[in-house]
Amino acid sequence: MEAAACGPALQFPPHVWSNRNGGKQRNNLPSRRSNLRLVTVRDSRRKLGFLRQRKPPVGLLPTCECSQVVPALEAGYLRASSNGNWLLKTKAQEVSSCLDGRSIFLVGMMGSGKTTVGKILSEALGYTFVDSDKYVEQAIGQDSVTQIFKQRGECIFRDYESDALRKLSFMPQQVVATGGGAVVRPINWKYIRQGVSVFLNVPLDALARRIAAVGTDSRPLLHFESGDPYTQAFVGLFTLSKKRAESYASADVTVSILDLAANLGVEDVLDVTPTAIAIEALVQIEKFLQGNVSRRLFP
Ligand SMILES: Nc1ncnc2c1ncn2[C@@H]1O[C@H](COP(=O)(O)OP(=O)(O)OP(=O)(O)O)[C@@H](O)[C@H]1O
Ligand SMILES: O=C(O)C1=C[C@@H](O)[C@@H](O)[C@H](O)C1
Repeated sequence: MEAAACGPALQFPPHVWSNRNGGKQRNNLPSRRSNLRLVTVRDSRRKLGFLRQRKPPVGLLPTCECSQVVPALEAGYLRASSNGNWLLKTKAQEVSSCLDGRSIFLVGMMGSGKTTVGKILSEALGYTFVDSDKYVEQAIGQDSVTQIFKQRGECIFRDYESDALRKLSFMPQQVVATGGGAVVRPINWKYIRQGVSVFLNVPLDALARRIAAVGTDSRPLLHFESGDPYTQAFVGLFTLSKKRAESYASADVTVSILDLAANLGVEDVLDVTPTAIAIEALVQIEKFLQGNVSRRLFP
């Protein structure tokens, strides 16, 4: 059954999304043409359909109240709203009932924003935020992942990481930022699948730029002897992503920051704000859950 049929796409004002490009023109109400570019769900039905409330097919949504935002959308209220946090909170309230206590596991390459977006999501949902890297640091009793890699080796780190995910998988109402490489061990998916998994898909060039800006010292798998920080980061990320692409793609939900930027008319993907990404994640989680009501883990 198509989940998209039962929930509206949430529409956002441009200044909610953009870090740098939210200039004068974007702070006005968007033109009709630019409105269409802002829609977050990319399918052929989105053009005008998102403004209309659709009735869910009978039996598809026994528990979720997923259409409460629609009257506000129809009134044009959301388009005029300048408050990204308000949108986030509103969407989080809706998605809460669909989530029914299930945790969210964010997966993605290092630097993709799992921690940043995870904190925002957890606050909006009233969930606890857990950074799995920090969890491992505490479990091992060392200050940083870099130190653990140096002194104990990657294999020990991965063992602790699996143990962390196993323990976290028993706990409801958490947003977990997993380590970038957590997806590689199949056993970890058993744990991650106890909640809803969300892949933050950020283009490698953007990741490399972001990581190069702070240096690769804190990223043991990207720290090489030669090359400028951007090249080190890009080459390392490229190699890792080839091995991981398939695993990331098996997440329940993918948030493509490239698509999001394109839909919003934001030129540089790095200018899409964490709040915008969090809202988009909620929209996609809601769609996923609407199609998977039988997979309830916390009845
Ligand atoms: N949408 C965003 N806009 C601006 N800066 C961002 C955004 N997302 C992340 N950042 C910045 O990028 C850096 C990396 O982000 P973050 O730590 O959230 O990534 P991560 O996926 O948790 O990385 P890791 O797996 O290595 O822990 C941080 O400095 C953060 O402030
Ligand atoms: O992508 C990876 O393999 C890693 C990402 C970080 O979150 C840390 O878990 C560690 O640096 C390894």
